[in-house]
Amino acid sequence: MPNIALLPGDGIGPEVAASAVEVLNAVAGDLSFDEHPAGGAAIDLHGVAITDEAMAAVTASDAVLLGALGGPKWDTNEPGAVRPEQGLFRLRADLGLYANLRPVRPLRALYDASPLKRELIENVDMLIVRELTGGLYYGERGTENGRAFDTMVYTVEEIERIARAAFNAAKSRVTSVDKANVLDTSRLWRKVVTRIHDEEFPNIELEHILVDAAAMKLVAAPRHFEVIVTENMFGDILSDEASMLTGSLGMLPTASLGGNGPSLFEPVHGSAPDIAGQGIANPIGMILSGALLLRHGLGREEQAAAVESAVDKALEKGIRTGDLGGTATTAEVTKAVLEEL
Ligand SMILES: NC(=O)c1ccc[n+]([C@@H]2O[C@H](COP(=O)([O-])OP(=O)(O)OC[C@H]3O[C@@H](n4cnc5c(N)ncnc54)[C@H](O)[C@@H]3O)[C@@H](O)[C@H]2O)c1
Ligand SMILES: CC(C)[C@H](C(=O)O)[C@@H](O)C(=O)O
Ligand SMILES: [Mg+2]
Repeated sequence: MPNIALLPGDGIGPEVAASAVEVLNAVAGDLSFDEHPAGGAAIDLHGVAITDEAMAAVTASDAVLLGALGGPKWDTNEPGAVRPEQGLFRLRADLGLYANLRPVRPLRALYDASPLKRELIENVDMLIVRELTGGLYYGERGTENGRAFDTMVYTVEEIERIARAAFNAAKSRVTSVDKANVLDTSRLWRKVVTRIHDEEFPNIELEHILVDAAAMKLVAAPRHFEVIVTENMFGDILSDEASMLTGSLGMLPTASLGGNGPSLFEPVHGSAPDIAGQGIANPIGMILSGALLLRHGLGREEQAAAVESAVDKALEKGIRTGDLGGTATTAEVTKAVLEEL
C-alpha cells in the first residue's frame, strides 16, 4: 500500500489538495495518506515551516503531495524571520529534488479561456524543466548596514544533471534559457549545457535564448518551444507566464524529481489568499499533480492517463471555475472529474 505524505499547506492549498485526494482514491483504491502541517499552518502550531517529525515522515513516504504554502498572515519583511516558504525550500533541498518538470498543455476545451489567440496556442505541448535546488534561492544572502544581497551560484555538476534531465525529456528540441550577456552563472550554464548536448545528446536540437527574449517568444510563438531548461528563478517566472496559454495559473501541475527518496508533486500556483476559503479555487492543477504523482512517483502510467483523460472530458463538457470564466465551485469541478473516471 503506497504511503503518500500529504502536506495541504495554507490558503487554497487544503481546498485543492482535498480534491486531488478524492480523485486519487477513486482511481487507485490502495493509497494511504499521512497528513502533516506545512508552511504557515506549521508555523502556527510549531513555530517552524516544517517540523523534523514531518520531514522524517516525508522522507519515509513513497511520494509527497503538497498544496501550497504561504499567505499574508505570515508575510514579514524582518530579515531572518520564519517564513512559510522555508518549508518548501527544505523539502526540495533535503529530498534532493533538483529537477522540476512543469508541463504546459493547453486543452482544446479551454482555448478560448486564454488571453492568447487560438491559432497561437493550438497544439502547444511544452515542458519547462526548472532547476530547483540552486541559484538565487539557495545562495548566500543577508541584510546589513543598509544593504541586502542574494547570490546566484551554480556548479558544473548542478548544470550537468539538469541538462541531462531536459535532454532525456525531449523528443527533438531543447531551448536553454539564460542571461549569458550579463551573468557569469549563465555563461557557465551555456557552456555546460552545450557540452552535455554535444557529448551525449547530439541528435536533439539545442538552442540558447536570453531570458528576456524567451519571455517575449513564449507569448508570440509558444509552439516554437518543446523543452525549455532554465535556472531556478527564471523557471519560476516563465512558468507563471506560460500558464496563461492554458487559461489560468490554476491549471499547471508540477513534478519535482531527482532525489534518492520520494518525489514531490504540487501545483505551480500558490495559496491564492484573494480567493481562499470560498470554495471556488480551480482544483485542476492540483488534480493533475496527482496524475504526475501516479506516473513519476508510483510508476502507474495507466492510472495517471485515466486522471488526465477524465480532466479533459470534464472540461470538454463545459465545467469551469471562475479563473477560467465559469461559475463552478471547486467541489463541482472535482465531482465532474470523478464522474468521468
Ligand atoms: N508552491 C507554493 O506553495 C507556492 C507557489 C506560489 C506562491 N506561493 C505563495 O502563495 C502566496 C500567494 O502568492 P501569489 O498571490 O503571488 O500567487 P498565487 O499563485 O497564490 O495567486 C496568483 C493569482 O492567481 C490566482 N490563482 C492561483 N491559483 C489559483 C487556482 N487554483 N484557482 C483560481 N485562481 C488561482 C489567485 O487567485 C491570484 O489572483 C504567497 O505567500 C506565495 O509565496 C506558494
Ligand atoms: C512560493 C515560492 C517560493 C515558489 C518558488 O518560487 O519556487 C513558488 O513560486 C513556486 O513556483 O513553486
Ligand atoms: Mg512560482
